[in-house]
Formats: sequence, C-alpha cells, structure tokens
Amino acid sequence: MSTCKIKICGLTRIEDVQAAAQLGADALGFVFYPPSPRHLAIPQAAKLVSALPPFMTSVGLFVDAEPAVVRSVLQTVPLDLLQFHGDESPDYCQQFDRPYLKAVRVRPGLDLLAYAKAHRDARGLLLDAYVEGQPGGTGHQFDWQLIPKGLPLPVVLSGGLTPDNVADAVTQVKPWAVDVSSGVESAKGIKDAARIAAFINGVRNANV
Ligand SMILES: O=C(O)c1ccccc1NCC(=O)[C@H](O)[C@H](O)COP(=O)(O)O
Repeated sequence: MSTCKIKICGLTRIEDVQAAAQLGADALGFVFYPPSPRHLAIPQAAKLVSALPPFMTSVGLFVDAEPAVVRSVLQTVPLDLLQFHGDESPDYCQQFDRPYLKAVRVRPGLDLLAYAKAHRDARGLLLDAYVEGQPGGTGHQFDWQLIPKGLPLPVVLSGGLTPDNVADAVTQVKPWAVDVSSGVESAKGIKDAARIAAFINGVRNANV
C-alpha cells in the first residue's frame, strides 16, 4: 500500500471540499487565477478553506500574480501553503514568508535539476504538463521519463492524472505526492466524489 500524499486541486464547492476530506485527501488546492474556470473570489475561498478539518492542508494557487494580490488573499484566507504556477523567480516566491510549492511544466530540454536547485527553498516541486498558453489544469499528461533521478526536492506529480493511470504513475515515479484536477471532475471546477474515491484507491493500491 502506498502512503503517497494526495492533493485535489481546483475545488469551488463546499460539498466537494467535504467529500474530498472524508475520502482521505491530504491537501486541497484553491485557484486564484481569474482566467481559470476554477478561479475563486476571496469570500468564496475563505468559506471553503474554513470548512477544512484539522490536519488537512489548504493550498492557494497563483500564476504570476502581483504580490499585492497574493497579500490580499492571505489577509482573509488562511492558506497553509502557496503554489506558484507561473514563471515566478525564487525571490518572488520567498517574499511572502509562507511555505510554497513551485510548479514547473515539464518538456524536453528543460533542465529540471538546475530548476530544482534554483528553487531550493520551495517545500516541493510540482511537475505538470506543458501545454502552450495554458498554465495548468489541462488534463494533459507529460512523459514521466523526463523526470531525472535525484531531484533535491520532494516531487508532487501532476498533469493528466486520473483514477485509471494514477497507480501506474505512483509505481513508476514514486513521487512524494500526486495532484489532480480534471481527472476527478464531471465539469470544470465540479468534482465528482466517485472519481475522487477511485483516484484515492488507485494511489493506495499502487505497487511501491
Ligand atoms: O486548475 C486550474 O484551472 C489551473 C489554472 C492555471 C494554473 C494552474 C491550475 N491548476 C493547477 C493544478 O495544481 C492542477 O491540479 C494541475 O495543473 C493538474 O491539472 P490536471 O491535469 O487537470 O489534473
């Protein structure tokens, strides 16, 4: 049985927060990126985050946001962890004095070891698929063979994971955690409890 951690991203409804918590997710992601169909206004996000039970991590996701925007979210929404999903520099990421994940969209030619070393203050590296013009939440998978051995940060594997492929992903990549959005949805931003349950089962049944 795998003890890989599980983050479900892009929740917009209280019932989905409650279902993900009851089914055993470790972390939930909330999107603060206005072009995304999963984007949350601050009051809505505050309501969702305050419904989290103890010991469950709330993650706020930003894409090249103005620092003032991140600060204004942090004033009202009690986020445990930030996730920077754009081209943010290490200096940018560190300025909020909050633990953070750095997301990177993996494609051939990218030196992931150098990238991880540059972002060594991150709590982990979230590896996502590269899709032109779409920073994340695409439902696309990338080639896991592009992940080098010996990355100096915990890996959060993401990008096109589903209940059907997540056991293979965990078995092959052995990440610290997996992250999913589209693969557990019935429509963008609307999570499906049966798919979340099947996803979590897939992680737990991985052969590691
Ligand atoms: O979810 C979004 O709409 C989104 C928009 C812009 C940047 C990032 C976004 N999501 C980030 C996530 O952590 C997703 O879970 C990750 O990209 C994987 O998504 P998916 O392939 O749909 O599972």
